[in-house]
Amino acid sequence: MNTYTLQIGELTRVLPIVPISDELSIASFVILGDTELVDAAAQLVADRLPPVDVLVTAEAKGIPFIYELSKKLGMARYVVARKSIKPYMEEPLINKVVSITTQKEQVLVLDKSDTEFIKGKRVAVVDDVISTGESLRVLEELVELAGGIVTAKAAILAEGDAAKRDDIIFLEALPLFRRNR
Ligand SMILES: O=P(O)(O)OC[C@H]1O[C@H](OP(=O)(O)OP(=O)(O)O)[C@H](O)[C@@H]1O
Ligand SMILES: Nc1ncnc2[nH]cnc12
Repeated sequence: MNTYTLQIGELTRVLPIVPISDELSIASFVILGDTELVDAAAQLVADRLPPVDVLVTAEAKGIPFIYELSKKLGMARYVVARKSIKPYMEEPLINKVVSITTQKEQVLVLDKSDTEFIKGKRVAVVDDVISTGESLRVLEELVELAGGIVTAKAAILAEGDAAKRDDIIFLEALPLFRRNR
């Protein structure tokens, strides 16, 4: 299997390169379960973030990262936009997104208690990877709809053209791989 070797701080990870379409492969970066990497990356991102009041991410792979980041920053609470509307949600705030890996429309949803928590606050929108930037854009829109002020955008990795962006904080660039057919 083709692999891509990634270095984050002192840690090295060998990522499998997997096809996601006829034209494109990605180096699969799945932080779920990798406590050591999440811990190290959260500290490095925490060191670079400007002062904010609230952290917001999207489920699923953003969750371990935001949890650890909130602990590093001494924040007692964080906000997760869900990818489906749950029956226990009150007045859900909904936006739609297509990410590079999912390739079909998904919803991102904030519960009322989260929108109330965000209102009027400085928000950092965070994720594990920013690729097309669609997930980030839709999260930003949700935060703004909730009355929050997006003050920072941060991820562990910026993939493909996202690494050229100067409006996001990230630790490392991750290439995309064109498939030879
Ligand atoms: O910049 P984009 O092209 O939007 O891609 C980045 C998004 O894709 C991944 O999530 P994914 O859709 O794989 O969902 P998951 O975290 O639920 O696995 C990743 O966690 C980001 O949220
Ligand atoms: N390289 C990658 N690995 C896993 N999920 C991703 N989402 C966007 N890019 C990704």
